[in-house]
Amino acid sequence: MLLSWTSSQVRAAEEPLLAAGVPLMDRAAFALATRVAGLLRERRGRVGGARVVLLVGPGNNGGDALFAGAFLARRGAEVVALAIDERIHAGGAAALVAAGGRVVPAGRAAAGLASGADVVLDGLLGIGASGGLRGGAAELVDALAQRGPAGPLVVAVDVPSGIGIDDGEVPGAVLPADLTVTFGAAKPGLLLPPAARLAGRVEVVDIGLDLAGSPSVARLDAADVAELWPVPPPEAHKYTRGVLGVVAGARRYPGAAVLATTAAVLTGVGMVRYLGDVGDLVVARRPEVVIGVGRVQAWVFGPGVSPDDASQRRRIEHAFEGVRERGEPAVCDAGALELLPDRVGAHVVLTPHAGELARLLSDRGEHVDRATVEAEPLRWVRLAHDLTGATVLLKGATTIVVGAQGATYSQADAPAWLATAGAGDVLAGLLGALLAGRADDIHEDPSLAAALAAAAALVHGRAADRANPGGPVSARGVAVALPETIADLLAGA
Ligand SMILES: NC(=O)C1=CN([C@@H]2O[C@H](COP(=O)(O)OP(=O)(O)OC[C@H]3O[C@@H](n4cnc5c(N)ncnc54)[C@H](O)[C@@H]3O)[C@@H](O)[C@H]2O)[C@@H](O)CC1
Ligand SMILES: Nc1ncnc2c1ncn2[C@@H]1O[C@H](COP(=O)(O)OP(=O)(O)O)[C@@H](O)[C@H]1O
Ligand SMILES: [K+]
Repeated sequence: MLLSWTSSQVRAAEEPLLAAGVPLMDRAAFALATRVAGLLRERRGRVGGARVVLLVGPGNNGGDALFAGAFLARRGAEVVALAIDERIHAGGAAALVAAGGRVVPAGRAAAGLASGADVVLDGLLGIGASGGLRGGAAELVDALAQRGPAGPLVVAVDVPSGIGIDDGEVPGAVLPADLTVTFGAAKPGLLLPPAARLAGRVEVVDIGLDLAGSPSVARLDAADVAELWPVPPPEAHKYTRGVLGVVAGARRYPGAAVLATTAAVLTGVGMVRYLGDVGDLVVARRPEVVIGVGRVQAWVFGPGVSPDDASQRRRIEHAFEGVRERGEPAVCDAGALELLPDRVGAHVVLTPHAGELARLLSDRGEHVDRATVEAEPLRWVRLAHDLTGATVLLKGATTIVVGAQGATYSQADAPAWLATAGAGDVLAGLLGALLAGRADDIHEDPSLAAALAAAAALVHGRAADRANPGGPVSARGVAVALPETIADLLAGA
């Protein structure tokens, strides 16, 4: 699991170490220099003679870049520091000069100098940033961005300068990095869109911080998902494994019912019951599915259901009573989002895309549109959780989940090929099966619903990759790839 910590949490962890004289900056700069030297060797065989440009801001982030530059200069690199501000880290500047590097004010020629380098270290701003880059730093980054893609490698020092460290916002110009070397712990902005895509590969360097309190945003990996998975014990029978009720599809959108039930069956669940008007079609495609009402452990509501569909609407409203009275976990997707009661518990997982989340919030008096949600997704997902009480999973290139007790996840496991009609129906069925399999545990600890939602996003993305690595996928193809994807995860492959 990759955990991230806010800037104030990181600062609090640094404080006692700094007071005790622990050389945190030396550790950070040495690790940074080692990574950069590795990149230079990969790219050009050796460090000696490499042209390294440091973009140096006024704080300790610039200090890290300067000390790393000094290490590289001692290894024979030609290092130039472009100082954006009159204030720069004095010790770092002295170390660089003593190692044979140069410090120059970033003037008109700065962008040209930087774009001719083998590698640029972005040490303009770190966790001390307030708002986006301003003044000379913003102008330099803009000028560099205009020079096109075939430029130097960019390594961000701690974070790409100018991103929202704690919320992943991108308020202004940011130099996209190939690699971010981050110190002590990942920061939330490195995991959250829209900033996350500017960070490139993220490497966390251990500088000995002891982080307290809950992490801000987590990212599950395959081993975490394997641990969460409801693997049937030897004595299992279909009812102990969980029964999932699916209210999906309509004469107008029959495919959603087929996709959601198919995904649920292939994810592995004791039984799938289908409620709706296209049962014949569902059974023709998925003979395992049982038609009609009966006891269930969890629900999927909404794929392919339009809010004006009176019969499906009645079924969902009725099923929501069980969700309220008996605490059955539920996935509330697509058309069912408009039928959500005012307040529910975190055992209900909403799965909107950005447009649906904007509508859900607007219906509750927060007038936002899709673009606003996409610019600050964590903020709006948190608000939707606060307003409804539900666990909220926002679909997109990066999937964000917020649930009970502040549980927050960001998953980026899917190829863009997954952005195809019906993929959301597959996610709903997959997540429903997981909720059914762990319904009792969710009852005990509703924050588990958020972890399972994140796990579903990971499996969904991996199944898309497996369905056709590097190429287009259909939603049905993603569902069909689920059993082998899950088996591989459980085997630790
Ligand atoms: N405290 C330490 O000893 C350590 C700090 N580390 C590094 O230090 C960084 C944090 O250093 P600082 O706290 O000095 O903060 P920064 O280096 O992020 O810089 C903050 C300074 O930049 C200016 N500033 C803030 N927002 C600005 C904006 N939008 N545009 C232009 N200027 C702006 C302010 O004057 C502020 O003094 C970390 O990100 C990390 O790279 C690491 O070396 C680990 C140890
Ligand atoms: N650019 C992208 N990269 C990766 N996955 C994406 C991207 N865009 C969307 N997705 C995923 O594809 C799925 C699309 O779901 P959704 O929008 O509900 O489609 P539908 O309603 O047609 O089923 C979601 O799981 C979403 O996270
Ligand atoms: K930086």
